[in-house]
Amino acid sequence: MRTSIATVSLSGGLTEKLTAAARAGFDGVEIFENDLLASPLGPEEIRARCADLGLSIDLYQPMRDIEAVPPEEFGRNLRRAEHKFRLMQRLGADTVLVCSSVSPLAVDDDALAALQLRRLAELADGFGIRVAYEALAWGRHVSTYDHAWRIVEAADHPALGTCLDSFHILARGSDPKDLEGIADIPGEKIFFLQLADAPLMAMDVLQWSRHYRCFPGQGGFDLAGLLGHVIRAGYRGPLSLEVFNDVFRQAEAGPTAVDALRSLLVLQESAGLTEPPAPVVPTGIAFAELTGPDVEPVSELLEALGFARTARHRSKPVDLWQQGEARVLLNTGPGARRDGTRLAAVGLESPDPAGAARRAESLLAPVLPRRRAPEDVPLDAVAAPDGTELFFCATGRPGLPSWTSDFEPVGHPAPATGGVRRIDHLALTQPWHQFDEAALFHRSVLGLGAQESVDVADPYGLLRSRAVTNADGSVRIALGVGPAPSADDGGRAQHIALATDDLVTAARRFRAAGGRLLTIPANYYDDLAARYEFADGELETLRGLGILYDRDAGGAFRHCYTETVGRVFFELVQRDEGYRGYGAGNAPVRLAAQHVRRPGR
Ligand SMILES: O=C(O)c1ccc(O)c(O)c1
Ligand SMILES: [Mg+2]
Repeated sequence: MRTSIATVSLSGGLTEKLTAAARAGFDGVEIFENDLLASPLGPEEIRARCADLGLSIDLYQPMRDIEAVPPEEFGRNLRRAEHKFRLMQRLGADTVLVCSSVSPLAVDDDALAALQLRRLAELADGFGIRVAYEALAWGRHVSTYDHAWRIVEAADHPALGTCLDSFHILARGSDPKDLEGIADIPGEKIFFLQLADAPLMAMDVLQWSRHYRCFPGQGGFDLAGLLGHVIRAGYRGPLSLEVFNDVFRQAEAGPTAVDALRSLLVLQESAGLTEPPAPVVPTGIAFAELTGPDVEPVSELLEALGFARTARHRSKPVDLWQQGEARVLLNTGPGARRDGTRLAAVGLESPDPAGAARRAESLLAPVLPRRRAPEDVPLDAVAAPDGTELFFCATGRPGLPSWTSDFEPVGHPAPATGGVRRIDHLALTQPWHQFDEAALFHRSVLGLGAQESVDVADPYGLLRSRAVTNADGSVRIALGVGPAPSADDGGRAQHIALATDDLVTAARRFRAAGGRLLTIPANYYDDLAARYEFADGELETLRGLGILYDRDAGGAFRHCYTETVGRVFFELVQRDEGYRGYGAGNAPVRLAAQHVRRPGR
């Protein structure tokens, strides 16, 4: 179906918004009146700009407080409308949105509302314009889609139809049965469909709508179900995003527009309207790649953790460090940025690397060159929204090129383990404005399942964290986002969590090898003693090593942290089979301890 986006959903001036929408690949836009009023471009210039960009102007909006008012007031409203219709003619827009009145002058009289909307439609018709009447969830007398439709039906004018807005419909929490009536509206009378999701929150609906709308798939509404009803009604107009969101208002318009279009592609797939290449769910983490100009401190850390440098890339300054199935690449090549060691790439073990890349490309993920150098094994790779490179790869599997073929052994065998077995999870800090986008990307592009988002208190702000995982937990990625950047943090750290079967032994070995574990305050252990019963001496052992402890219905979780080098640190974890979490309850203590380690805290 055609795709469209309201200019209010993107940051910047009108020109920037239009450019971003067109570049992302939208077919059209809804022009918000405020964006037009503030634009230095006249209506004809905006029209020409849209035409140049290949965008249709699908809707002009909003017109407010029109209907069910006393005659003198309605006379003034018609005069105002006529002005706007002339403007729309210059703009080349043929549909106007009228939202249900919130005016104290409006009366509860459907017959009057219908009569006045009919008069408005007659006037619009003379200009070749159609009027789409939308129920705002907080409308004074009309607040539901079916009420708005009854008035449109009663008004009975070909230039009057309804606009359905998923937010207003779903925010009222109505019984899914009530939505079935949508399919009974004649499709040609649904003039427009606006789509927005929102996180499920108990709050005033107007505030919720104006600040927290998000793109489909990023919130808690069943938009695929709603879209199904609208399609059954026979609607064939554009799918248009109308998202009022405090974060998107500030974020760069270009990436937001791509994120927005991806959400519509995923929605159409969920509603059974399209069949993009199926997701290829990764089956493990093949490697994590760290880059930095000086990887000496990380090398020391890895060595203390029991890793050995087993191989070196044939043509590039990249070392492979290994222990059990855990593999870490250290790259000092030209990609290394001066701001210190960071996690730049992740190798995802994929049953069908080429299929995974096709899926990613169909959902607008930037595809990276298959070979980084001519002599390299070809590898399918895409960039995640935060720029992390994701390699879809095979590790020594028959019939598929193995990324390990690019590496030559350096003579140190991988240690016979007893310590680290594999990578338990990766914690990837997202840019502050890309949290919802990142979750949708990892779910839709990689086919991972998203867990609930949790809030974690940091001494200097609140962090949100949301894990995406495959079914058996062999791929776990904790997506996190902190407060807006401040001068002191330079982007929060990312970390690699390493799974061990015996954390106490692993932690002791790390210390004996000269590694330093993060110090956890005594108060934490006093609290643990109050919350859980431990075997004799265990709590003292945890306290002595700085090991944190958590438990859920599935079992226990023990974990401890190394110091941070550059923007990266390691976590050692011992996870009972059934434990699903990441120790989020302990994160405030860990974050505070990490701040203490910085000078001056
Ligand atoms: O919040 C509003 O006022 C508003 C305006 C126009 C819309 O289409 C809408 O859904 C909400
Ligand atoms: Mg709307």
